[in-house]
Formats: sequence, structure tokens, C-alpha cells
Amino acid sequence: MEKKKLVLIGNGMAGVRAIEEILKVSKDLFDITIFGSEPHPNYNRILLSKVLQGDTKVKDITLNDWEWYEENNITLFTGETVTKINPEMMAVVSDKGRVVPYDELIIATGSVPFILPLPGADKQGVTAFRDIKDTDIMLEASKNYKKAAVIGGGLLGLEAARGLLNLGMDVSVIHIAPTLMERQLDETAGRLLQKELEKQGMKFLLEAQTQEIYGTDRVEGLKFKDGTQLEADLVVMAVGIKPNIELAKESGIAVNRGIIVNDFLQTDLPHVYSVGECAEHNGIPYGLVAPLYEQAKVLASHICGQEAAPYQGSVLSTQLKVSGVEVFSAGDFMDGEDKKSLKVFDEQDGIYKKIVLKGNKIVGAVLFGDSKEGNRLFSMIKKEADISDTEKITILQPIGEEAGASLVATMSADEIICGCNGVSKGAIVQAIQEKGCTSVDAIKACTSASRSCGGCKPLVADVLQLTLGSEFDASAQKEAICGCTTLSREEIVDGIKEKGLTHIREVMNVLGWESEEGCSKCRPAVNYYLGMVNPTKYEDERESRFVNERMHANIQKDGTYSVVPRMYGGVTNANELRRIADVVEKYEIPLVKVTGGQRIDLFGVKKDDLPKVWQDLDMNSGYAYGKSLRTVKTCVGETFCRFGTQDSMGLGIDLEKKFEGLQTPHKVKMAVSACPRSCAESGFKDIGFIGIDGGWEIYVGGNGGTHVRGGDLLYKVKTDQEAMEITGAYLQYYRETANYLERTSAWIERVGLAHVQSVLDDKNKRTELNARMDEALSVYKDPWKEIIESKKTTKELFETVGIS
Ligand SMILES: Cc1cc2nc3c(=O)[nH]c(=O)nc-3n(C[C@H](O)[C@H](O)[C@H](O)COP(=O)(O)OP(=O)(O)OC[C@H]3O[C@@H](n4cnc5c(N)ncnc54)[C@H](O)[C@@H]3O)c2cc1C
Ligand SMILES: NC(=O)c1ccc[n+]([C@@H]2O[C@H](COP(=O)([O-])OP(=O)(O)OC[C@H]3O[C@@H](n4cnc5c(N)ncnc54)[C@H](O)[C@@H]3O)[C@@H](O)[C@H]2O)c1
Ligand code: SF4
Ligand code: FES
Repeated sequence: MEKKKLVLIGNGMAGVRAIEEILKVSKDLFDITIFGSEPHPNYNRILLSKVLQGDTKVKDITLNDWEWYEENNITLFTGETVTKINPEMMAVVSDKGRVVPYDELIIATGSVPFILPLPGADKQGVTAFRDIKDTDIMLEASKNYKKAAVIGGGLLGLEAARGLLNLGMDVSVIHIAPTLMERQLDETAGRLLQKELEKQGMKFLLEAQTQEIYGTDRVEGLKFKDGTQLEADLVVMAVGIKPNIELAKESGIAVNRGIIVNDFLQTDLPHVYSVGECAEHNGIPYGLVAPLYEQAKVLASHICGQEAAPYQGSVLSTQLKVSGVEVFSAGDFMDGEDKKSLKVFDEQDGIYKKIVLKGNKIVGAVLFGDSKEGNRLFSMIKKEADISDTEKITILQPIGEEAGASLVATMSADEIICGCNGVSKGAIVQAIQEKGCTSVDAIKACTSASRSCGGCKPLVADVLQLTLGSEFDASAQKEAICGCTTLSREEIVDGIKEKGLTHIREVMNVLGWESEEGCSKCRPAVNYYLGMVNPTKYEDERESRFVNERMHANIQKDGTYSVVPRMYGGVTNANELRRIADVVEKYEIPLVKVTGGQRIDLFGVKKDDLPKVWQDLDMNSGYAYGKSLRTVKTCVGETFCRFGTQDSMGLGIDLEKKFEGLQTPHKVKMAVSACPRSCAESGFKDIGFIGIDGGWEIYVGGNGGTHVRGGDLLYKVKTDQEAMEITGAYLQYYRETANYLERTSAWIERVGLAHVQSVLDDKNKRTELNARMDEALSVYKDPWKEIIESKKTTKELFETVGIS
């Protein structure tokens, strides 16, 4: 049988996915020709955010490489735009004059970014964020310019802004609405998001209307309707998209906002389909890949003559791809007359959860700070699950434990793990059991799960863990530490050890970094690994540290700092309190606050005053900013309390004195309580001690922050000396094997409590670990004292660094 001629206009995510689905049905039905205006093979547009953020490289986001087109006998014309569809001739014409006939045609021309028609919008340095070319413009600009303005505080604008921050730019987001991401979040979540992003260094101008982009040839800044202005030498417009319909419209195809399609993705012109962001189904043009991939599947079945269930529209869910921020939104998330909402708001930890109910059905959800329940809620929304028999508040509570593996264990087979590609837990389990998949990459190849935004990778790994048990080696799932290198943490640490590397630049040169300068993700990590491997020889590279660590104080939203002096075990005395009071008065410090870690925080210290404040306090740094030991909280214990069986303050002070200043992959908090009443909350700390008759129980991996986790019992010991010895070995093992920025709670989940116990059970190993710990501790010097002693550092730090 002669093959029919199929032409696809648009070599993007939706169109090529439709071709993939067609090839799955049959490779013999069509002779396929694809036109793409961009000069690249089909790539993952979603990951451009990750390219900008330094997590991956353009060359690694290709979805279908040139060979794929060849292997499937597809004729591909890249860098060539179709300018005309001739329905009578059933042919398309390109800008190069090429005429290609079709029996079936798919229009998948995507969207074009909306560019505000402002005076000056055509100046150099003004760009959209849609494709590789735009991404390159931003990457280049960041090398020569400092000030970036992003217009639009939606998903795209915020992901762009995070990328530009990572590239070392000073970033302001100009947003027209009073709260961020108002199309996905309600006011509370929008404000929480703003707060979190401000902490990351983003600045915001809300309810701001840009009137003009000024400058000579290149942009120099923005003018707003209220007469104010903002300097900027890069402007990114991220104010939404418009379906790209011009070609279809000119060809007489019915269009509205998008190209109008029916439930089988057919336009009103015979043999012409449309799919993706350019298509409008039931009045809706979609702007996320999940619905577009659903459409692609229906289109493929229909065009191949198979019986297909009609496309009936999609419920949407979104997640923001900014590290350190968990935001999830799905369905109809706003309260309304016919809708009631259920909310949980933990203001202290910045966690907000809301579900919206219409009668007995969940129709929408917003999660901020903890989005683990997102998939489950999304499944309920999609299924229009009836919750009349459920205690409503329990819907917002995590099912099972916090651990990922137990969360997927509670999911039913039809629950979706990969939202972008609509892959269920059952499909992944089937791929493992029937197709022998044993890694996340194999699952990706088999099912497409994790092939788009990549956000579901941890859940896919959890399903592997759950299904394969001990056969699944999570640590063998190699993951590069960032987009500047293909190397994992283990490979970098091994490289440092084997090749005797001593500087960040040397690591990057010798281990073949792809970017000369590295990025804000790998530089601090390599800095840590070098110090961990060679504690006595390595000189910390201050420039590679985050601003708080460079300044040894926490920057606040108004540009002032907060300062926390060390108070061992939360115990203080009249002299220290007097010095603190004097400092507060002398430097007119506006806020003095007792912290949850049992010490005193001085807020609102001016940058210039920092060295003098530290000098006058004459106390060690509390490291409230550092990836190091923060606090050792203690209860009063046997000294004063009638229930106390141990000297909790004594052990707490010894621990804090011994381990202060220790550099760790992430912050470490401890607590010591002298009896199981645990007044110091020992069960929720990285390491917690609970006094029992005749000794201590040591709990590890606890966390009281965003991801609440109760600690696991590591050991029972009899004496304070044993407690110190186990702590030293445990912490050193964490230092040596955790990824940079991995809290002990996540680390213990990854490596397993039993494994850590088996290491620490070995007395020789314990001794060796403690010896290496002692070496690391031997170089500790209080950072405040060091700065005060060095006029040069004081000058450098306070005249060149920081936001003033
Ligand atoms: C930075 C960024 C991050 C994103 N993140 C996410 C995310 O996390 N999750 C999510 O679901 N979605 C995300 N999206 C949206 C997602 O990328 C799009 O929904 C998806 O790419 C749309 O696919 P499409 O094929 O319809 O359009 P496109 O991928 O835009 O493809 C259309 C292609 O057609 C070409 N073309 C147009 N006209 C012609 C013509 N006449 N002739 C030849 N070729 C033509 C275009 O050049 C383009 O290459 C993101 C988008 C961006 C820009
Ligand atoms: N993580 C993700 O899922 C993700 C990431 C990036 C992009 N995308 C998709 O890409 C597309 C484009 O994203 P987007 O964020 O540009 O679109 P959007 O429509 O979601 O957001 C645009 C934002 O710009 C604001 N805005 C509009 N006019 C403005 C003006 N004059 N000044 C300041 N702000 C203004 C709007 O209030 C809105 O919040 C969307 O379809 C989006 O879903 C998704
Ligand atoms: S933990 Fe026990 S010993 Fe410590 S203060 Fe509380 S009740 Fe007293
Ligand atoms: S959820 Fe986006 S790739 Fe799986």
C-alpha cells in the first residue's frame, strides 16, 4: 500500500509528540515531512528555564536528535518557515519557495510571546523568553551587564528571574497585579511566594504599569505610569503568549483566539489537523504540555484511522521550577459563590494548603511550602472524586509517612506520577516488572515519565525503590551536580582526592567543566567538597559563598542584617546580656528577638556597623547564616527539673563547644532533653538526645521545618563521652557522603538508617571518622574575630560586597 503524505508545520513539543504517537501506531502509514522555523531539532522548551538557571546545557535538552528523524525516514526542513497553505492543491509552500504536497496536514505552530507595544520595545537588550535564541541573549547579557528587569510575575517571568539571579544579575520583577502568579495562586499563596523569592534576592514592583523603555540604542531603564523609573540594561518580557494562528487564518481556516479544532483535533478544513498551543478546543487554547500531549495522542489515533476516545479538554496543574520553592496549583483554585474552600496555614513555617470544594467534589487546590500531596489532590480533581464520606481536613494531611517511598506506597495504581506526560504509578510499575526497567532513565525511555519538566524524577525513583526494594541502588542513579558538568558529587569528590586538586578553578579545569566560571550551584558545592577533603590545607573561597555566609550575618529584606551571637546550650549570663544591651543601644538596633534555637537575634543592623557590633559583643558567631552547626537547644535537666535524669545543659554546651564552626553540607541543629518529655524537642532535630535512666537515646534525621520528620533512634549510649563519640562519627559520615545542601533528614532517607548504623557499628571506622572530624575542627577560628583582625577583609567585605 502506498504511504500517504503527512506534513507537520512546527517542529516543536506538541507537533513532534503527535508524530511520535503516530509512529507508535504504525511506521508504515505515512511519508512524513516536518518544517520548523528554528534551526534546531525538536527540543524541550520547558528546560530553557533550567538552562538559564545553570542546571543544564542547551545541548542536553534535545528531545529528538537528527538521527531520530533519519531513522524514522522523516524529511526535516529546519530554519524554514511555511508561509502558505494551499487547500486546493493540498500543498504547503515555504519561505524558501519549497512546495510540498500533503494528504494529511498538522498545524502545530505553537505560540508567540506577547510583546507589550511600548515605546522603546525594539531597543537592544529587550527580549522575550521563548526559545534558544532568547536564552542565549540573556546568557550573553549577563556577562556584560548587571541590572535586569523582568516584566511579568507569572510562571515564565519568575523562572527567568531566578535564572538571571543565578547568573549574578540584580533582578527586579515588574508585575501588573497586586500578587504574583495570580493566574495560578490565590492572594495568600502569591504573597508567601513573594516573601520566599525576596529571600532569594529577587526584588518586586507590584501593581506597576510600564509606560516606556528608555535608552539610546540599548535599553537603559523603564519608566512607569506613576512617574517613577528603574534602571535596567536587560529587559525580559514575560507577559503571556498568543497562539500562532496567522498562517491558518490566511489560509481560510476558522480561528478564534486559536485555531478552532473539534474533539479529534480536526480544523474546519478537510485533512487539516491542529495540535498544541496554537489550537483552541472548546474555547480554550492550552499553554502547558500535559494537555497538548493528551491532544497529540487523540490526534494520532484518529489520523491513523484507529478508534479513539474524543479529546474532552484537560484539567491543569502547574508547578514553578525554581529551586527552594514548592508551589503547586491545580484546577479551579479560587473561592467563589458556589465554591467553598478548606485551608491550612502554618505561618511559622510558611506552609499553606488549600482545596476548593464544589458540593462534595474537589475542584481545585493550591499548595505552598509543601507540595508533596499535589499528585494525590490532582488525581482527585481529575477524577472528580466524591469526598462526602471523608473527614474533610484529613484530605490536606499527608497519607503515610513523609518519606517519598511511603508516599508512593499509599498511591493507587491509577494515580498520576508524571503530570506532564500523564504516566500513572501503575504504568511505571508495569515498565519495571514487565520491561525490566531499573533506572529513572530507563523509565523515561519506556514511558516518557520525567521526560518534560523533570519535576517527577524523585517520585519515579521512589516507585523504583518501592518495586525493586534492595535491588534498586539509588546512589547509582548518577546525577550531575549542575549544568556546568556531567559529573556527580561522588565523581567530583573522588577526582579531588585522586588528583590532589586544591582550588575551585583547578577542579573545573582538570575535571573538564563545560562553563569556565561555574555557576551559583556548583561553586559553593565545590568549595565545600574541597574544604571537606582537605580541611587543613584548603583556603575557603569567600566569593563562592552565598551572601549571608560572606557577611557572616543574615541579610534582611530592607538590606540591613541580623546578627546572632553564640549562646552555648542556650545558656547565658549577666555579662553577655549586658554587652548585648549596650550594643543594642549604641547601634540603635531596632529589634531584639529570642529565637526558637534559644538565643538572641539582633535585627536591623546596618552593614557598616557590623564589624563594630561584633567587636563590642565580644562573643563568637552563632553561625545563624551558615551551612554548619546552628544551635544546641537544651532543657534545664537534672540541674533544676524534678523529672530530669541527665545533665542536658552540660552535654549541650559540650556539644556546641566542640562542633561550633564545623562546615557541613547543610545547617545542622541539635537538642538535648534530660527525659522523654523532650522539652527541647529532641525528636525533630538533625541530632537529638533524650535522657533515659542510665544514659542517652540518640535520634537522628529529625526536621521541624518545611518537611517535618521525626528522628530515628540511632543508638542508646551510657555516657556523655560515648554520645560525643557517636555524634562525631555520625556528623563526619554525613559531611563525607551527603550532597551539598542536603539536610540530614533527606540524606538519611537516601542512604538508609541501617546503612549508617552498619558503618558506625564498626569501631575502627568510628575512630577514623572521629580522627578526620578532629582534623576538620582543628582549623576553626571564629569568623567575626578573623574579620575584625584583618583590616583588609573588613575593607573588602564592607566596601565591595552586598546590597546597600
Ligand atoms: C521557558 C519556558 C518554560 C516552560 N515551562 C513549562 C513547564 O514547566 N511545564 C509545561 O507544561 N509547560 C512549560 N512551558 C510551555 C511549553 O513549553 C509549551 O506549552 C510547549 O512547548 C508548546 O508546544 P507547541 O508544540 O505547541 O509549541 P512550540 O514548542 O512553541 O513549537 C512550535 C514550533 O513551531 C515553529 N513554527 C511556528 N510557525 C511555523 C511555520 N509557519 N513554519 C515552520 N515552523 C513554525 C516554531 O518556531 C516552534 O519551533 C514552558 C515554556 C517556556 C518558554
Ligand atoms: N512551570 C511552568 O509550568 C511554566 C513555566 C514557564 C512558562 N510556562 C507557560 O508558558 C506560557 C507563558 O508564561 P507567562 O508567565 O508569560 O504567562 P502567564 O499568562 O501565565 O503570566 C503572565 C503574567 O504577566 C502579567 N502581566 C501581564 N501584563 C503585564 C504588564 N503589562 N506588566 C507586568 N505584568 C504583566 C500577568 O498578570 C501574568 O501574571 C504560559 O502558558 C505558561 O503556562 C509554564
Ligand atoms: S525534658 Fe524532662 S528533664 Fe528536661 S525540662 Fe522537660 S521534663 Fe524536665
Ligand atoms: S511531571 Fe513534568 S516530566 Fe514528569
